[in-house]
Amino acid sequence: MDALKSLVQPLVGGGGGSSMIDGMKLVVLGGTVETARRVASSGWSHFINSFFLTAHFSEEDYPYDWLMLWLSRRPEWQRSREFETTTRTSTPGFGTRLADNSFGDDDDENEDIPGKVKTRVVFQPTANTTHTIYYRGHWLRVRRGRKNDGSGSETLSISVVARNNSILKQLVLQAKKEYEAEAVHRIQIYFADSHGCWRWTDSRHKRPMSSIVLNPGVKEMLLSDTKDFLKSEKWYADRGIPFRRGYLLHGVPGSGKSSLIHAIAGELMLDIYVVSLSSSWISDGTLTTLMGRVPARCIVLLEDLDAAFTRSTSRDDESTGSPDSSKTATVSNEPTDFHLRSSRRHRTEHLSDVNTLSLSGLLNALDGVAASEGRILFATTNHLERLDPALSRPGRMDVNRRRIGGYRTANYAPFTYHRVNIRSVNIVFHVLVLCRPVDKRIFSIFVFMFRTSAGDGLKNQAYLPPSVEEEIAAFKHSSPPLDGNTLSKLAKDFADSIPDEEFSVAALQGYLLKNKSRPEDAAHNAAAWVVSEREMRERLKKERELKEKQAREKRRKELLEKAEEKKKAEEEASKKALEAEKNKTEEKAKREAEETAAAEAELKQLQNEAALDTATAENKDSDSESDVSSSGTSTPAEPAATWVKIEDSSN
Ligand SMILES: Nc1ncnc2c1ncn2[C@@H]1O[C@H](COP(=O)(O)OP(=O)(O)OP(=O)(O)O)[C@@H](O)[C@H]1O
Repeated sequence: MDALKSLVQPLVGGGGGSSMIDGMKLVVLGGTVETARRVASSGWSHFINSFFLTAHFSEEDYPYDWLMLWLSRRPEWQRSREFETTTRTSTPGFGTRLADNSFGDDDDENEDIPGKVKTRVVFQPTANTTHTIYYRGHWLRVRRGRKNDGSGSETLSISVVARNNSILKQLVLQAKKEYEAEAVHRIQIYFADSHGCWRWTDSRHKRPMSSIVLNPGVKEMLLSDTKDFLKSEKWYADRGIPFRRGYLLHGVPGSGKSSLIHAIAGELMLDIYVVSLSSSWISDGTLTTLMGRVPARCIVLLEDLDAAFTRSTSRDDESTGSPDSSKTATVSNEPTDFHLRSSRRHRTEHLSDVNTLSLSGLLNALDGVAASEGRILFATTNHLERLDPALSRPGRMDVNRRRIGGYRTANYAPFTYHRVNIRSVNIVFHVLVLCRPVDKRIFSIFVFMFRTSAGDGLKNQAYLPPSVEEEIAAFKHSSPPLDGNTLSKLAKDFADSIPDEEFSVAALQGYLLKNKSRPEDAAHNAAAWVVSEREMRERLKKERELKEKQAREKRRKELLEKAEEKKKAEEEASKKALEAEKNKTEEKAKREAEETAAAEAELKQLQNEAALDTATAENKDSDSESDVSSSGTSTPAEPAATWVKIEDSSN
């Protein structure tokens, strides 16, 4: 300090410098403190960087969803002092379920109104704030942020002081387990978008397999086949066979194709990835991209497979398919409450020309190099007859059909089982044909509709949400409980009244739903319903036929009118052509006459001139002769007489 004093003294001079020295002291002290703070801070950062492990999770990836659900259950997360609110649950796993920290107006009397949507609010800590959460003896620093790459998508960063990353692994695994436990009763449904990406669309309760009414053995066969496939990855790998399996479901609208896939997905705990081949934007490239992006274990559902084959007829000379002029989608008026295909309701009835999917493109997308392995492919079609010619084209595929099970009895319609081998690209489709129900299936449909709980009457191995059942039972207009005998008697009456193979399951369900509080009426009025349905069908058929007839008549008239107009136009044209020809001939004749007249006139003139020349020459000769004979005497009247003479001869 003395040294500093001696240094400053000469500059400030005298005793007045003491306050200056104090100021300088303060500056030096402040600088030292600030430097120390910065050193400490950078040291701390260095310490953090060298000891903290940080994991980043992007919104686009599954672990983000797992961790967000896990975090939503942590009290520290819920106690955040800076938060934002949302009523939306955008992450797939949440589905219709909200996070645990959601709240709503539980005293709201209107909340009990059936069908009223209950809106609940969720608190979420704001982005860019750091939260400390205690987990298994470690303090985790959790931070929500956004990517700077312009996409604006969210990221989650979790840092922890640890020697290795095992604690983070444990955390992710636990979050995954909790998430899966949450999702175990649900299946996730993804739809393809026009950019070749899969978009999460919905999360549905699993559908019990027992709720699907098919001929005996079909469900069991399909289920055991798919289970067996999922277990046989090594078997496929050892033989070098692509680990893929495909099923083609065919049946009239409302025969249960989508419902069966939904139930199978629930049984196998697989998510469903849906792409409709009749979408206007679908092309070879988009489908290949989509197929390359499905996860290893899932169900891929190709809707309207026939669209690709039918389309290929007109687009791809190489491929075949039965030509079909009516490219309109089939519209069913039957109930569609369990449908997987929410987007399909918006499907265009007329296929757009923008769709450029070809058969070869489809085959390559399904089994090309880029196609993913391990997926179960389901394709549906309402028009197997449109596929067959394309599939059975020599050199492309072999279609082997065989009936399985020998269910062809008086009461059971058969179901067929086709194997479709595509030699060139090694695709195998197992084709299941879902028929309209007969006798026992009709019985089961009734029992399933009016039984009192999910377990009654039928074995139910899949999860059925109890709350829904209880809610249904509690409803005023649901049916009163029936004892087993009454139920089976009513079901038998119902089955006896319904003719085999005439109505789809969806149609029967629709009828039963209308009578869901009156099982007796449903059973006893079934015969009358069949008659009214037939009458309605007959009436619709007649109306359709009349419409078609009118359309044909209209078309015939249009064609006749067109032909008439064409004929008239042709007549008009030929008349005009004739007139033009006549005019042309007349003009030509006139022109020729004029030319002839002109030529004659010219000739006359030339003759006159020649005559004049001759006369002039003769006069000259006679003049010279008279000059010689009469020595200069002449008669002036003679030349004039000569002129008159010439004129006369010309006339
Ligand atoms: N075999 C079945 N078992 C149980 N329910 C069925 C069956 N068939 C149809 N349904 C019911 O009928 C409705 C329509 O069924 P679904 O959508 O599965 O038919 P689909 O064959 O896929 O029809 P589309 O060809 O129009 O897609 C659903 O509500 C479903 O519950």
